[in-house]
Amino acid sequence: MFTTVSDYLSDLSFVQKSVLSVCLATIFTYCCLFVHRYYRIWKILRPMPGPFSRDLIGYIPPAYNIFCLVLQHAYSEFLETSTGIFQLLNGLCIWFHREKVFKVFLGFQPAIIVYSPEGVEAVLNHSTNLKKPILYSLLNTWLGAGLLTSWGNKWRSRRKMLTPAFHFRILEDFLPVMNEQAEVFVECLEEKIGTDFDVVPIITKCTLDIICETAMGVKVGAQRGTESQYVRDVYAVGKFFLERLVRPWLYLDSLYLLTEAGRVFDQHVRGIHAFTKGVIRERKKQKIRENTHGTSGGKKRLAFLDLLLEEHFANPSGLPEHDIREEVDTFMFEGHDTTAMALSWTIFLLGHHPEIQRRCQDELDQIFGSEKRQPDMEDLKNMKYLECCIKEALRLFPSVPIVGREVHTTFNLNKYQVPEGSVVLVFAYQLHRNKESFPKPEEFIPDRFFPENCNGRHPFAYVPFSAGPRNCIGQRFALMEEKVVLSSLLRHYTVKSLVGFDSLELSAEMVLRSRTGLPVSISRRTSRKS
Ligand code: HEM
Repeated sequence: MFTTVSDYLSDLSFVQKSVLSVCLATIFTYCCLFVHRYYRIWKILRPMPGPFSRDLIGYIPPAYNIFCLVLQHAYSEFLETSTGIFQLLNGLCIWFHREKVFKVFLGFQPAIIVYSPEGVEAVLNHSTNLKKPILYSLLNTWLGAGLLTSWGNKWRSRRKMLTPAFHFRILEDFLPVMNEQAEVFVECLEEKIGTDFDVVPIITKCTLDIICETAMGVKVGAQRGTESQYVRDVYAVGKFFLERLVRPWLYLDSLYLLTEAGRVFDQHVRGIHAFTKGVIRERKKQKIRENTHGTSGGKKRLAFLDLLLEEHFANPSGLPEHDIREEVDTFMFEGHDTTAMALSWTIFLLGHHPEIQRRCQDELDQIFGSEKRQPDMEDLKNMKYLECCIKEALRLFPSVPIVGREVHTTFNLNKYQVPEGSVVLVFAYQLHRNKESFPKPEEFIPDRFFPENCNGRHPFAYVPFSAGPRNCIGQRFALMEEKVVLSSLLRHYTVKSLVGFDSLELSAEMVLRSRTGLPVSISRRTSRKS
């Protein structure tokens, strides 16, 4: 072999040899830099606890854990569901519960898991470590660089521009859409009386109808079963995203798009983009017509898109059409699955606690009596106990259980240094189960969210919407939507959950789900106070 290589080299011209030397030198330099960087990070992180950071004995518990998990779930199932990964993460959290911070190495990527209020504050309140980890780039094909995935100056200016769109007065304009869709939801449930059904897909259609109409001003009829190709594309893209999430070898876009799955995914993304672009163009034309003729043709329902178009007219290069699409797609993505799971978990928990559900219904009876009217903003404000139930459900089952940040500036976390180049993951699911912040953490106790019972709680002990500069811009919208849908449901029906906590198989996908769904049954409410 050596003769062949040396023969080959001696056949090369001087230029070819020079090019080859430069290439090899570059690869070697990159390898040295990589090893040096990795060693530097590893050295800084050495004092931090972690499963593989001790002497040989320290390897035994995690190795045993992984061995058991692999035995429990066949590898393909393990990948399919990500339930195993979630279990493993929770197991590690219990192991390191004293410090509530530990490191793991995901391949060559050091990741630090944090779940103490002080640690979470240091991460989420950081003013420069605001970039999302590489995993979010899997969404780039669909969302581009919208508010969720962008960073730096683009994110800063976009966040400033979009914040007024979630102002209380603007949200009020979305109430009729939410009320109308909540009514459709209640009507659709009529045929479910006397049956056992999974509440998640039904709720998801409801939140999809709401977000499509509030974000783009378009009715897609997901609940009525007349769903458009757009809705089918959104579902498909979500499914493909999940499959890819647990297959790191498909993370590179250029590779993924070469696979059969990647090509189908791409077709669906194109379908979504074509639809969103079409809606934007149509709405833009309509607005230009209205502005030219000075008429709005009667009061039209407002959509986020209208607010973005106003900004586009005022400053076309600051917010071009392409960027409007990114933001509309981002709202569609962030605004339906998260709220659907938050609603589903609240229903599941109420269905397990008849006395708490009864208290919510009493509160609603006090607000509405026997009137059939839809809730207004004042009514929503008065649903104080229901709000506590929603918050408590988000504590136990946060729709987004993990929030990540890429570290660009080395910073201190408790007594440890977190080096530039690592990734920090805030694990809200375990943070919310901290005994000091929430006594009897596994129990559903909505009263703990009455303002007088929150006094003295660490401000970062509860972060279902994240916190700090990159918190959820849509949280008020989400809370309002949850109150509208849940109050409609509880005014008409009583819910019973059909699976126990012990049989839940949680999986942290894009949102926190139960692998086997959340089966419930409903009965019509008969007596209401007047
Ligand atoms: C219960 C429902 C919701 C929950 C639990 C939730 C939770 C979150 C969380 C934890 C983040 C931070 C993500 C991260 O840093 O990786 C986030 C960001 C975001 N959310 Fe929500 N969300 C909800 C509903 C909504 C709705 C309804 C909308 C829009 C209509 C929305 C729009 C956004 C956007 C645009 C971001 C990115 C903000 C930024 O990076 O500046 N969310 N959400």
